[in-house]
Amino acid sequence: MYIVTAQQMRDLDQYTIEQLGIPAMSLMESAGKAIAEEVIAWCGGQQEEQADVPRGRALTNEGGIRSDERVIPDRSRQHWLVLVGKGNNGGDGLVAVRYLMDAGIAVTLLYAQDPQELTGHAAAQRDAAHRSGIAYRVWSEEWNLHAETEEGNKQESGINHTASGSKQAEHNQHPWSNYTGIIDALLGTGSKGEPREPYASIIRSANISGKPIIAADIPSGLNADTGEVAENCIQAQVTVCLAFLKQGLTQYPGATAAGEVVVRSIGIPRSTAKQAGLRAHLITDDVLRDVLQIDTSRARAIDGHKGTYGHVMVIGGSMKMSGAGLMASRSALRIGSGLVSWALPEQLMKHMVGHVPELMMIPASEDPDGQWKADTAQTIVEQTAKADVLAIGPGLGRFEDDNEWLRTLWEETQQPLVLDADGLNILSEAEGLSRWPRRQADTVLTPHPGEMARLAGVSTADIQRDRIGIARDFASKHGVVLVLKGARTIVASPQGDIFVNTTGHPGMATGGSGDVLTGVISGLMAQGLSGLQAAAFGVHLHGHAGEEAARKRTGNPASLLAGDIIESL
Ligand SMILES: NC(=O)C1=CN([C@@H]2O[C@H](COP(=O)(O)OP(=O)(O)OC[C@H]3O[C@@H](n4cnc5c(N)ncnc54)[C@H](OP(=O)(O)O)[C@@H]3O)[C@@H](O)[C@H]2O)[C@H](O)CC1
Ligand SMILES: [K+]
Repeated sequence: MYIVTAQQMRDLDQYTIEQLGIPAMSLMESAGKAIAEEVIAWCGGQQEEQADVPRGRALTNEGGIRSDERVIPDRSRQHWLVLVGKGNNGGDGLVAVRYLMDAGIAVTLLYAQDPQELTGHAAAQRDAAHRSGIAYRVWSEEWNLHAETEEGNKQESGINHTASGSKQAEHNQHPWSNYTGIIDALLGTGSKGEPREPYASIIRSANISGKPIIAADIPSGLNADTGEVAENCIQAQVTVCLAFLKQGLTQYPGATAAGEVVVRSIGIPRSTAKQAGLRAHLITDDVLRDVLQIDTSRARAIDGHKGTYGHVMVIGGSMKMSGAGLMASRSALRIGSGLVSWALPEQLMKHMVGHVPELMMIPASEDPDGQWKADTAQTIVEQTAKADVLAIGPGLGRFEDDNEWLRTLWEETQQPLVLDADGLNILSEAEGLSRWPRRQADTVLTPHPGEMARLAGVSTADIQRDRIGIARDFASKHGVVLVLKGARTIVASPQGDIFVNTTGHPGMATGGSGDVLTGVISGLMAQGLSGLQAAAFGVHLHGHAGEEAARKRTGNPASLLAGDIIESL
């Protein structure tokens, strides 16, 4: 599934209108119809849930005649308020009301501004809606709902709200209380910055009203590119995203504001995205197979042997963080590497013997405290000759002259490399990406937001503000595959590709999850996948394994341990 920025969406829109000759009005018609259909489906689903009626009765089928009239019991009780902005997002809402009315659902328009201020296609849709007899109101102070805060109470004019009962009564009599649900067609991809007044007040009141909200294209107040949310941003139950998935809906906190996201075609051919050279995708089975050309079945050759499936060498682990190296190594085995070696401090090795019998261990540092030493670099380089992929960093720790140690491995090994944890911290401190020569083999960096902040020389908040943009720029600039971890992990390639992962579970926010991912990605690379393929497939499988492991911890998914993820790979 393609992911687009607001500008890319505008370009595709323009291409469709100007080059393909599909009129803008018909795109808007399709958009509004799709929104109405999702509202109708949502109403149906809600009522079925309440009545405990099985789902799936979307189409009536009477006497062999099929119709898209939905079966919504008690449709007459539905009354939706449609919030209309002055741009084309408002135009979509104005189309939707006609279809809702036709489906027997009562609708009222609430314009943010004087409807005469609408122009172009939105103005034409306004006229059609008004001529169809749809009731409308224009925003005024009487619609303002204030949060139940001191500030809110102060702002409320002439009413004493000291008792919570009177506040509740006021809410019940308020104009918002007449409606069963709200369609947010205030602002779409054309909005810039924080919503201005009266948009901000409308958004705040819609949220406070407690009514279910279905957003047209994006929730108003969301940055369509970054996923940042304005102080006043619609909190939707469902977002009906039009034509292509907007980037900001894939990243938090935008993903929370959007609720369930439904991407609906509006007549812009999917092929236009490919022709336009768009390179951002949500990771789905189709994308893994068709875009990344991965055999997701992971079928083994009948005549394969351990040499067929590659050899990973994990370089890491220290006395204080022994488990990290062990988990990365075990994950590399579990994901199917033919062989896995673990280079670790000699003192640590005697404690690790027998933990994973399938693992080969290479004593690397003779430090009595079980730490790494810089003078091991050359020996490690020689040892790596037999490995197909290197994974450096899990549990490594920091040590004297570690910059020089990593630089030797970085420059003198020719294999693909996965760099994680303290491997990344050393790289940041040494400014290795700008000072050291670029590696020829695939190099995958797997930072969490804090490590990414150090690599990019900015704050963690800066990273989280625009994860996709930062990942894309960084991977292109430094010629690496970047895996920016966190909910909705991003994989970015040196060529500017973006892949966003949706699998995973909050329970995976636990020590060792990252080490497992390092093992998974390096293990997939050992089996012949490129750095980009392994990173995208790896984050997908890792997330699935986390979901599976959480399901098994039925009593308490928060009890999930990284080791459980390995067992579910
Ligand atoms: N191909 C498609 O996907 C189609 C999408 N459609 C829908 O159109 C919108 C995009 O429409 P557009 O008119 O470009 O923009 P908006 O409706 O989002 O809003 C633009 C108006 O809002 C004003 N504005 C901008 N920022 C703010 C703000 N922070 N606060 C208040 N108002 C704001 C702006 O006015 P200015 O005076 O500031 O210029 C604009 O008037 C897309 O999201 C889809 O829903 C089409 O219907 C079909 C094709
Ligand atoms: K909207």
